[in-house]
Amino acid sequence: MLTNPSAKYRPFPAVPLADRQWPNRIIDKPPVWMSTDLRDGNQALIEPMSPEKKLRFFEKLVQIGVKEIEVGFPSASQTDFDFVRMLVEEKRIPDDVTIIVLTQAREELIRRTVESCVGARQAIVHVYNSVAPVFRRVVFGMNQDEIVQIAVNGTKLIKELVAQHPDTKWGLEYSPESFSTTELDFSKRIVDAVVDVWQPSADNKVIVNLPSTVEAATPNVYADQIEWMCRNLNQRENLVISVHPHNDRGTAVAAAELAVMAGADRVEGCLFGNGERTGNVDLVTLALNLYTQGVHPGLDFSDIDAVRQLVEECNQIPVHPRHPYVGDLVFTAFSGSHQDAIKKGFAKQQADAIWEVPYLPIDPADLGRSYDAVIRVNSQSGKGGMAYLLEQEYGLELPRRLQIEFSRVVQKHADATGGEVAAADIHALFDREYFNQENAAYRYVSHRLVENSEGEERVQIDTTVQHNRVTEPHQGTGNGPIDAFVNALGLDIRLMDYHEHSIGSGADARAACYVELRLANGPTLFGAAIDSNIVTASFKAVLSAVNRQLALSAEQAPQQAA
Ligand SMILES: CC(=O)SCCNC(=O)CCNC(=O)[C@H](O)C(C)(C)COP(=O)(O)OP(=O)(O)OC[C@H]1O[C@@H](n2cnc3c(N)ncnc32)[C@H](O)[C@@H]1OP(=O)(O)O
Ligand SMILES: CC(C)C(=O)C(=O)O
Repeated sequence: MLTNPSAKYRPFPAVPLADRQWPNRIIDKPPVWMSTDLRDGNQALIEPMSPEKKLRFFEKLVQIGVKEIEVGFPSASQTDFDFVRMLVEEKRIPDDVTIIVLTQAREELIRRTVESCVGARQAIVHVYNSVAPVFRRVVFGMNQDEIVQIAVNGTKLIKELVAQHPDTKWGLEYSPESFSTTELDFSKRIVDAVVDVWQPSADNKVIVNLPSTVEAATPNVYADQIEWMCRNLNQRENLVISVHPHNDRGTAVAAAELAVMAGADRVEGCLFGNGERTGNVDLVTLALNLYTQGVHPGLDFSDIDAVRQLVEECNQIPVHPRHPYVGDLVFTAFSGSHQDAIKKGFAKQQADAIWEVPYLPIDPADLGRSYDAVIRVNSQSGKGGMAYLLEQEYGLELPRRLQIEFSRVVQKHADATGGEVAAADIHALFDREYFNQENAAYRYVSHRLVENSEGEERVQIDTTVQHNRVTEPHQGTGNGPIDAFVNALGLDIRLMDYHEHSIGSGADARAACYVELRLANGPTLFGAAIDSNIVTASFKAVLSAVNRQLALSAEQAPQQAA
């Protein structure tokens, strides 16, 4: 019998907060960032990090500018304990960085946790217990009062133990684990009880971390929950409200952003979203989202590829090619209209102006990424993409109608090969089609412009060309060198358009010429050539176009005969 699996689940109730304020707010400053890569991230790895990897990760976090780093769960293993001791004893923690250590609210674990930090300049003991109904019922078998007692007793013990080590500036972080699936009034009750024990002040605030341990609702619900807590908790002025979103529904970034709008001061997460199950919220995406709103996140991702490389090595999990801001393909456009818009955007973008390149939410250069991969060509691409690559890589600025003409050549090749067409392939196609034509009927050999007699307006030319491998001298006159050359050839040529530009500068500069012409009753076609002499380049371009016309007629002749 068919059953309906969705009947196993129930809808998440809305939060009764009719006058919610967060939807009208914008984020105009970054939250405090807390990296839990070395704890929540590490505990979710198939193979937890070695101390050496943990240290490299820690140093990278410091370099990025993260000031609060959760370095482990010291009571869980000797490795974690030793790692914290190493950081402390080898004085590897910069003065402006605070380490955080996580513990369950259990006496032995708390003792060991505090012990791990002794001697640190500053440290935050992060204690948690799960508070949601299913945990109370299934995991702990306790009622609300007993659950509150676990948190209160744990906090009392931490307070007592840290008092024995006054050389360290101690802080407390309390997490009612599974907060987002807990009744709000019970979360308030347990947090108030912990805060009451700790007795924070404006100078020594308690961090109240409100996790969505398992993301279970839409991000607006989480924002409502955070706003509700911010409004209802006692001593709000002495609390740092922190959020710790997981990504089970794929909306952790949105949840964190809305939570900050709702009043959260601090966000815990991992680089590129590592962490339990679908991961913790991705701190990189959050930070760079801020960047794109004109708010500096206070973190340095100016060499994002180096950060990714380190994270991939330490986590042994690859970052997805479509991962926001960092994935291999996220600044790449294959499709024609995107390429066209990006190319136009780059051309208009001024160095210091507001970033307005279509389809690129951020300047890849700000992340240390090059523009090389922005445009890549395959069968989905149009003229803009291949024109961009020819310009960027080879300095060729094709006129618009030539772009259209040549894109058919590229398209044919892309359809035939089915894969990507690299810039070098495009250039090879262009070279074969326009510059070094196989079996060309005409080839330029030389020319001499005859000195004008004074007052004479027409130009005279003596030129030599090869026609079907036979060297032929020609003479002609015209109202300019190209006209004279065309007349000298004695062919029925009508010049339609002409473009030129230089490639490079100084002694190495060369001229690129593009000529559009019609031969007899044929279609208008382009020719192109490059030469160190601009006049020579233009003559070669004329012959390039003529050769293409002749090749086309030869190709069409048998078809017409048939
Ligand atoms: C949402 C999070 O990510 S929280 C962090 C999770 N991280 C980890 O679990 C990794 C580190 N933890 C560990 O390595 C181990 O759990 C240890 C070493 C800390 C403890 O090991 P053990 O004592 O052998 O086992 P375990 O964690 O299963 O203990 C469960 C007991 O602790 C109790 N408990 C669980 N969490 C808490 C808590 N936060 N506070 C108080 N008691 C707790 C449980 O009710 C259970 O009690 P019971 O034995 O009376 O039924
Ligand atoms: C310990 C807490 C903050 C946690 O990791 C979670 O709830 O996911």
